[in-house]
Amino acid sequence: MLRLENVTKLYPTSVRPALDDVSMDVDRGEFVFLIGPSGSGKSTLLRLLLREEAPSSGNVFVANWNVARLANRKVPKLRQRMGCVFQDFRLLGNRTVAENIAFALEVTGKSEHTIRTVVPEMLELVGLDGKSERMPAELSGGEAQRVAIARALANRPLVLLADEPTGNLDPETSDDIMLLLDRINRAGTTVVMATHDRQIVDAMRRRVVELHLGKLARDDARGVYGASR
Ligand SMILES: Nc1ncnc2c1ncn2[C@@H]1O[C@H](COP(=O)(O)OP(=O)(O)OP(=O)(O)O)[C@@H](O)[C@H]1O
Repeated sequence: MLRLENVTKLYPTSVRPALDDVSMDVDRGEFVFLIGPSGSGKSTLLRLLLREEAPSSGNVFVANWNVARLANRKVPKLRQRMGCVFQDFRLLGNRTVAENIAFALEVTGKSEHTIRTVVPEMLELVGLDGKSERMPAELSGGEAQRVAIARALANRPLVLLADEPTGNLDPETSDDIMLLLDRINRAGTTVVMATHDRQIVDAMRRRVVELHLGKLARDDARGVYGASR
């Protein structure tokens, strides 16, 4: 589903590569934690998958797309099939919860009928039915992240990329979000999640890919945050 082949990324302004000869595969349906110290290349890896950046060398594949070689006009199609959530939620502040989710469907050209059907389905999935008319400013952090997850899933993505999705949440709320991501994964969506949260990684016991100074330092099938024992 996702494949990096000997990927190196050197930003024009930096002296060492943000990613250095990284190869990895992610199968359909996997849940992968991407860990490593600040600056180790986690966000860069996610940005390469989205074609927000191009690798300096190596290949990036998402499903059947050769991402690095993809024509610019095809990039929106790729991104439509990738769901993204971030630490800071990135909701549209002047739209309601329902409108935030609907927006993701509008930009991919879905019909009014589909939007009317899918928005309530997504709200129910993330446990926010009843809050559809709230504005983002009226939501707790956990609720805002649920809306972001609902929006990310609305177009049935091939993979959900999550960059520190619990970074702004207290431990209890983080656990709730992880239960939700776990449920979404068990229902079939591939999840790749960059995180610094040791407790979460240790509790979930899923695949752990660790980066260090841009190099792949560890890839454990059912890993913990610290070095494997
Ligand atoms: N746009 C950019 N231009 C130049 N250098 C960059 C750029 N983005 C990231 N870098 C550098 O690339 C390296 C990897 O950064 P990246 O953001 O991928 O790390 P990260 O593991 O996601 O860190 P964090 O956990 O702090 O988010 C760092 O040395 C960073 O300074």
